[in-house]
Amino acid sequence: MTRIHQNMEVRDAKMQARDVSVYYESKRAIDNVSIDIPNKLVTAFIGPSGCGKSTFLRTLNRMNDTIPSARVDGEITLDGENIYSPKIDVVQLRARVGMVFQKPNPFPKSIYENVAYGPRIHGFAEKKDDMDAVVEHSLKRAGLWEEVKDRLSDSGTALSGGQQQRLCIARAIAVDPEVILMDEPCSALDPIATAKIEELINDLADNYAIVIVTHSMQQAARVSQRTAFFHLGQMVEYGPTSDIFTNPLETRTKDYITGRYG
Ligand SMILES: Nc1ncnc2c1ncn2[C@@H]1O[C@H](COP(=O)(O)OP(=O)(O)OP(=O)(O)O)[C@@H](O)[C@H]1O
Repeated sequence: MTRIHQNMEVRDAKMQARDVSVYYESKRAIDNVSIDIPNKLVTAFIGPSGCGKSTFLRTLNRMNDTIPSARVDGEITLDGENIYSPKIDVVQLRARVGMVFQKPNPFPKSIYENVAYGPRIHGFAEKKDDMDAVVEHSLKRAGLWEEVKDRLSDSGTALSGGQQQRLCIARAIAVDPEVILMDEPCSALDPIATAKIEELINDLADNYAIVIVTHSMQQAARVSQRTAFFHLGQMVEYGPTSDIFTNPLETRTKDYITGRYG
């Protein structure tokens, strides 16, 4: 059973998970999780290593489909529509629910092509001028334009780690997503690059629902308005970030945030 803090402002739920369990073969990694992901806010998933945060995050855009042993039970909706329905086109879903990974993973192509690739395969921006505009807009939204505008044909992999992560964010933005999932997006970055990404997350929340997995409680406190604490595959507690950190309802949450374990 998840303890839910009551004093949450009511918000549109962009995504809803109901009774979601995830198995790897017969091992249950997520046990009956239900949560609403609000629009235009940042939701943080925290909890000790191996508690299932990434596994649950991946259910939100069906990245678990790529793991043959993984099976998802329960229901997850995006704007009320079941994303596991056979009618759903998974490529379209992953454009609507984009993902940024722990390790920046630009394609071995130019900066321009990294951003243009998604819009091209989705058939947006057929003319060169339109594509140029999408690339510029996405790089500006990701806070990278000024640093790369004079070298768009250089390889994306030649950028610094923090720039590569912003390039990956620009790539996600370019296909006009509604939700952005971030799996420990700063874990490979130094403090300055981390601060830039955190600032960017704050800006992006004006337009998207954002979900971030993080090991840093300071980061969860800085960037999110909602926090869910996971432990051993269960979502133990969910509520406004400030309440989770100052007034946790469960001993397990309190022990984790005070550094007693994890
Ligand atoms: N591809 C996989 N095959 C089998 N088991 C897996 C797989 N991925 C994760 N698991 C198991 O599922 C459980 C949850 O793992 P998951 O990576 O989701 O946790 P996490 O909370 O994100 O951990 P971390 O913070 O260390 O990244 C763990 O017991 C892990 O070993």
